[in-house]
Amino acid sequence: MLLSCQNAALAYDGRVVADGLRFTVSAGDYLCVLGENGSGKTTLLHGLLGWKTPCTGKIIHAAQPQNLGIGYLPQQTAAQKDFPASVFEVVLSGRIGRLGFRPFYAAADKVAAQKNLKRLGLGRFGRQCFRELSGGQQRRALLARALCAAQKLLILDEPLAGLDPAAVRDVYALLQKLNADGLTIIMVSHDLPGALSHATHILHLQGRQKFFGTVKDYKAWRKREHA
Ligand SMILES: Nc1ncnc2c1ncn2[C@@H]1O[C@H](COP(=O)(O)OP(=O)(O)OP(=O)(O)O)[C@@H](O)[C@H]1O
Repeated sequence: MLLSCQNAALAYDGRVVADGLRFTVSAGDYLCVLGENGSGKTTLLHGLLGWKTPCTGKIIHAAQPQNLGIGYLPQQTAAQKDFPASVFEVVLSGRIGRLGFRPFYAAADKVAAQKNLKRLGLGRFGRQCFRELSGGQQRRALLARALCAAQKLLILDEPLAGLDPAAVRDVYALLQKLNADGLTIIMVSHDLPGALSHATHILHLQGRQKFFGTVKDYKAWRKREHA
């Protein structure tokens, strides 16, 4: 078990926005979180990252969240778009959590940043200023940054937003490979067909947990729901 929600609810100022959360994520899982706008997906991710404490129930982590080796790609915000640093520096900053008491990045950190830049098809953009990239290129650079941080768990909030179809295919292929190599993935997505063909588990939210289980069981549940 990497993390587990035990009848947890998350709220803002006493207003519950995600309720009845009961699910477990194990090492090697690929969980897609589905649900319409405002259904509590991003709030849940903040709970899983240990940034938001449940108002009832518990979210249990296998270790302190900061020691779990989590790479996180947030939903895009306007502030991220104007980051005044090179693409390489942005990606390299994903290694900050591994510096410990070291004051500088080591050669291994730089090699990892370059490798992840290449993985996302941005090998030749390293020296360019991050804010000069297109929206889709920025998204890929931030995914490369999250990969630099991810040792055990990758948490992605709508990683496909703003990507062209070829980039979407590439990201799915990359996630599939990383997952096959043992990385656990939790990903918020609005791409139902993509989730059904790539994930191992689905969590469906609608202000509360509507479904959690395997993709096969989710398909059967949807059939019943829409019958
Ligand atoms: N910081 C906040 N303070 C107060 N309410 C918030 C805050 N963040 C989100 N909410 C509210 O919580 C609810 C769930 O929001 P959340 O961002 O988790 O939804 P989501 O499923 O990720 O939506 P989307 O698909 O649009 O990104 C919404 O009603 C939203 O208005």
